[in-house]
Amino acid sequence: MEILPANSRPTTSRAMTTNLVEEAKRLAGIRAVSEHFDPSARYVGIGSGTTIIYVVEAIKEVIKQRNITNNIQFVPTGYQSRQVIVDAGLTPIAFDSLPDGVMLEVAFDGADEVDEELNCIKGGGACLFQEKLVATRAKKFVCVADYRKNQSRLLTSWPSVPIEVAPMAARTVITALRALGSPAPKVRSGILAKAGPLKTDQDFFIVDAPFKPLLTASDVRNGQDGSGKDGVWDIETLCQKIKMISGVLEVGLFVGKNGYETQAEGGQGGQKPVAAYFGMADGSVEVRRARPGTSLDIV
Ligand SMILES: O=C[C@H](O)[C@H](O)[C@H](O)COP(=O)(O)O
Repeated sequence: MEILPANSRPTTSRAMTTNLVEEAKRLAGIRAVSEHFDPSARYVGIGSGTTIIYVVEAIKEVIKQRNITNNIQFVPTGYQSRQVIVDAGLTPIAFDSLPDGVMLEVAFDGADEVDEELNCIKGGGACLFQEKLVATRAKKFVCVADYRKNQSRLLTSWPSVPIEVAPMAARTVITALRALGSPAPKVRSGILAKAGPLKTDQDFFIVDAPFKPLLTASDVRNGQDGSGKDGVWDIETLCQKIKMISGVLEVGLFVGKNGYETQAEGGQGGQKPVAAYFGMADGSVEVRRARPGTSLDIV
């Protein structure tokens, strides 16, 4: 009789969950690309993380199938993102090499959590500063994720807000975050804790700051208090407060307006996606879209 190791069952079910999640990401990537990638685009933004790999695969497939002469330049959001672009045989261009005034046609990126108003938490993989630069330089930011990221409020399942900080300011930033009600903000360590804190593409640290689940704009309109009383914040207020702390480079909350809204007002890109594609465990893809030109309506 074969004797299975004590951990064989959890390992098997863990492997099955991993497959489900990977397949969910892949299907979401294909759908997002089919609806938002225009092969005649000049510049396209590519985010960071594991999901974006499927997006780039899908882009590559579209280019191959339509036999298109590929003149597109892809703007990465960090080292890993650039490698994904290069490995796919696509052409990267640095963000600061973009001609002045030029907007990206679209920026695709993942997220750690997305709420029902399309606010996002990003930075779980330590990339958020360049991601925000690229998202706000795009006519539209399109988010691609799996079903675990789809929540009605941020900080429901994802535990903390990633914040990129100057190393020498980390301790004072942590003190300021505690004063905002974060119970245990921490500098994120690298894989080998003894090697010290993880470093971002900017050579900065990430501080992960837990807070209570964040109120949306509609919660505030409906009378809920997001001013930080009893540690309850609404997303925009918390994001502004954290951004004002000296030593903070950027906050992993993508809030405010999306590209449709900013352009309707004569501006450029926005932090929020115009749509989020969630690959579901049953193989379907759920899409949450902002209606072009409107502010908070989600279709
Ligand atoms: O820091 C990393 C980025 O914000 C990622 O886009 C985010 O963490 C989602 O990554 P993944 O696609 O691996 O879930």
